[in-house]
Amino acid sequence: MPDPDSLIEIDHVSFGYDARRLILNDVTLRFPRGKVTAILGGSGCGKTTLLRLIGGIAAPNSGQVRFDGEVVNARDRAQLLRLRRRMGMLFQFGALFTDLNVFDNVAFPLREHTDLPPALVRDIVLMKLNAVGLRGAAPLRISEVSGGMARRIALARAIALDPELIMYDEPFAGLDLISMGVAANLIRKLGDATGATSLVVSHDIPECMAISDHVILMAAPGGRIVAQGTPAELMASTDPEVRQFVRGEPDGPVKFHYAAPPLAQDFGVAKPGRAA
Ligand SMILES: Nc1ncnc2c1ncn2[C@@H]1O[C@H](COP(=O)(O)OP(=O)(O)OP(=O)(O)O)[C@@H](O)[C@H]1O
Repeated sequence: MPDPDSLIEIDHVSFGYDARRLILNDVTLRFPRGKVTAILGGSGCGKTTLLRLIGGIAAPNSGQVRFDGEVVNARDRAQLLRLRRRMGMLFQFGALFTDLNVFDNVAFPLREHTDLPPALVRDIVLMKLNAVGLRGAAPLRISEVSGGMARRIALARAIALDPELIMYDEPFAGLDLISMGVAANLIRKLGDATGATSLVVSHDIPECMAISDHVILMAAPGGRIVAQGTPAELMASTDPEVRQFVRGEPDGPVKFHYAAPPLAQDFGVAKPGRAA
């Protein structure tokens, strides 16, 4: 049954890039409408994969991904085009077009997907650039902008068509502390101003805790949901796995080492008293 309070519903989704390993194993999640949800979890636990399934870039092996009650079908090109117009995706390496200036980068989706007259395109582009604080940068070439600015321009482009869902993959990666704070505030502000549902995949826990309404903590294998709740609930959790993660403690149930054969075996070191 579709849940009207959730824009995105993940229902018993299993997915693997190959048959040998499931990245997501029977994952069920809800992303509340109009809220900022942070998806946290160790490297490789399947956070980006989850965003790819929502965007229809990959299809689940089993289970359903629903967007506004509609099952996302990665094989239905027409549906994907229609649904993607309602989604803004800001992927980590979502490159800007370097042969276009800032203005034309933001105008690109409007020119591509709408028949709006040039004067209206201009107003929308300047409005979106204004929302990310870069209206004055409209005439600049992409080679003239900093990494943090490029990120904001990509965001202005992602929101050009007024998406109902904005997905951010690692929006703070590689930013200095000030740019990180600016980016975090921007995510919150845009969500509030547009009413869009925001999903943020990130390793930057303090930023996520500061701007999210809802936090989901995932872990490998299988994209297991360790915990979810408000930032305050997660911060107050007494579960050792949650505590280790949200406090960034080096020791705890989450192991530093990826599963490996014993050291002695890999380095050919014989135990005393045994033949090599
Ligand atoms: N295109 C791909 N083909 C094969 N395996 C992939 C592909 N993309 C990701 N994987 C594997 O799937 C697993 C989950 O990757 P994913 O990028 O979803 O994790 P993540 O939680 O976003 O990690 P990180 O925080 O490091 O970005 C990883 O083990 C990764 O190596």
